Amino acid sequence: MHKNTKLIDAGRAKKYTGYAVNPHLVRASTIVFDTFSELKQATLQRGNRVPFYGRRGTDTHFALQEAICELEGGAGCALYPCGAAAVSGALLAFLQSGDHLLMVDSVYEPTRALCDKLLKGLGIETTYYDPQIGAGIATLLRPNTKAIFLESPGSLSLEIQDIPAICDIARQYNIVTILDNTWASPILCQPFAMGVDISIQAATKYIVGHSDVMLGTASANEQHWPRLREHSYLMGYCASADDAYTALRGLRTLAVRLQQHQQSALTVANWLQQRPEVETVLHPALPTHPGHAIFRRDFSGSNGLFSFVLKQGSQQQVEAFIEGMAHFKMGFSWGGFESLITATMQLQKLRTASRWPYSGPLLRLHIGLEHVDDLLADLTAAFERLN
Ligand SMILES: Cc1ncc(COP(=O)(O)O)c(CNNC(=O)CNC(=O)c2ccccc2[N+](=O)[O-])c1O
Repeated sequence: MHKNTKLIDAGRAKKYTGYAVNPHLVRASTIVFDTFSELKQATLQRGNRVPFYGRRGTDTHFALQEAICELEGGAGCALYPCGAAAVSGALLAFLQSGDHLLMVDSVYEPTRALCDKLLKGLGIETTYYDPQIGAGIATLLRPNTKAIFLESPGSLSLEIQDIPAICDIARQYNIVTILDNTWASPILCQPFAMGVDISIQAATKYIVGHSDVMLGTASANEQHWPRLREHSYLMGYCASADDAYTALRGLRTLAVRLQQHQQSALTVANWLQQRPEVETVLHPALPTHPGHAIFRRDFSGSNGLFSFVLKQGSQQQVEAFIEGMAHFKMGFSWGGFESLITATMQLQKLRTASRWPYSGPLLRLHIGLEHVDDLLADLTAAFERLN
């Protein structure tokens, strides 16, 4: 079945929809039972998407969990209140005091802060690694290395990692691989087919697709699902039925939204490459991207998120570039229908294990569903403000 059809069918088993098209919206804390036999059966099956107590989920949550598993290829999916909680939940499920974590240097900044502040305080040591390291990660392994975290492409600098190469090394040493797969959404790559053990989605982004829900998912393969499920339950992680329902709704249009995001983003990326003010455009679907060959091997498409680097620009010039925008608004997220822009003046300061080769300001764009001509006109006027 084509992935676009899977997006329409996933999570819509009749047990969840009844006579309706969409899964029921079941809000519940207490689940009630008529007989001890029912109570016993639900207790035995409470971790297997059988209604038992609100914290374990209702049919609405189960429908979303089944859908994410079907789309990414996981054996089980846990829900979290946001993507950052899915990241912390997945890491803490597989790490304990005295363990060593390998973390990609291009990781989403709050994940870096989690490692440097919270995990460090728990006695978990983090070593950051170059996103381009590939199989060379073997040189960084220690006897107490228990997890390797990947984020590909990096959500700010867009480096592509050789996920299969790193997973092959990890498997030889029984090290858990955890991929923040938010950029790809559940359909632009197959994390478990590439050898990943845990796949994370900030559903806040493209899955929901309308910038109005905070939600995270972490999915695991058969081997690691029992531990992830147990940890997320013991930590009390859960999400609202309303947010699960909204994420299910988002899945139905994900493919057509991504198609439009991709098309407009490539138009803008190619246009930016012609601008004399631009040093480089960081979009993995461009042949000039250093990770383009791996991108073509591992991904089936791209989305609206990419960055570009200016040859030069002061803080004041960058502020003038951005503040006059009609459509690109500053906002700390992406994956919705709207266009966004963020600026990072010195990316090198966010890196500790790899040299960032550019000195100019990095501007990250999320290309929304506005007509691309209006977005190009917005950017044209912005470059005029820059000069
Ligand atoms: C890959 C990835 N993984 C997890 C999360 C967290 O999801 P949540 O927002 O649902 O908790 C996110 C959330 N993303 N949010 C952003 O990218 C917002 N942008 C920034 O934080 C930002 C903006 C400008 C400069 C630097 C950064 N930065 O990411 O460090 C993510 O991108």
